[in-house]
Amino acid sequence: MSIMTELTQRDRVFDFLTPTASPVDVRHGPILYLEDVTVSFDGFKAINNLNLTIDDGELRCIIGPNGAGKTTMMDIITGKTRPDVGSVWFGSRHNLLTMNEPDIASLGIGRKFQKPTVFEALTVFENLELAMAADKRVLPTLTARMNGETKDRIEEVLGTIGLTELRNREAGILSHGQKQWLEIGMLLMQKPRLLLVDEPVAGMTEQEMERTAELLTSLAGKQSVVVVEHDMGFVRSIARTVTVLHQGSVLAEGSMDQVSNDPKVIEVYLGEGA
Ligand SMILES: Nc1ncnc2c1ncn2[C@@H]1O[C@H](COP(=O)(O)OP(=O)(O)OP(=O)(O)O)[C@@H](O)[C@H]1O
Repeated sequence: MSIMTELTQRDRVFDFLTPTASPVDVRHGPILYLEDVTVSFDGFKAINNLNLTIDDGELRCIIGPNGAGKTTMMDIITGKTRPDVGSVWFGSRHNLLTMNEPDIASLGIGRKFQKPTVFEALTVFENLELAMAADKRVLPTLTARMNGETKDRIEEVLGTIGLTELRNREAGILSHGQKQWLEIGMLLMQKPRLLLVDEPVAGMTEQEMERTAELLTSLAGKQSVVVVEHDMGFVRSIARTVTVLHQGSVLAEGSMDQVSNDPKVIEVYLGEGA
């Protein structure tokens, strides 16, 4: 085999770049599995015997009043917070409670925080390029072929997030909504299996909210998406299955109509004046 042929067989030549973790196995069950998870802060149970499963490719909305444990739940999945007891599995192979934050991220769990953190002085394109370079599994500039792959991926993501026309503009001039989409795009560059998205539409205009709904629903299927959101109109527009958290546990789960007609849910929301 010629050196050139070998060089273009990335998997063979760059074995050291191949993720060390085995692939996520969802053949026999969900992509994310939390069982009997509890975490206390100074004796207060922020998460209390939580059970939650997310299927591969699912779009799940998580709602719940302030302090219900939504952020803490995301922190547990990403390895930022360790539960006192319980199990957290990614597919059937990866016990997330034995892994640190970077390893969990490199398994393909991406998290979008509420505030956008794009690099304002760089262009939209450069932000996406940087997100690719940040992926330790890919060493950029190795071959022209890899650069081509990166470019193709950036083009694809630009299309997905609707920013193709703004590719050469500095991220700093983007609207709030466009920055949020760019940051979602930066996560997509690394082809995540599961995206955790925290309050994506806070501060957005109606039109931006509609486009965000289209974006998130278009992502589902290709990856699993978990959206934590307070805006009920938005949740209704994207919801398939909705999980209601309350006092660190699942209070109700089902379609938006099912949960919003559930007397327990009505009581919790009316109880806080919502
Ligand atoms: N590090 C911590 N130390 C002490 N208490 C904490 C800590 N993190 C969270 N809590 C408490 O745990 C509870 C759950 O908080 P969490 O932020 O997960 O709720 P949430 O559902 O995300 O709320 P919100 O909708 O307001 O963001 C709250 O009562 C909070 O004060």
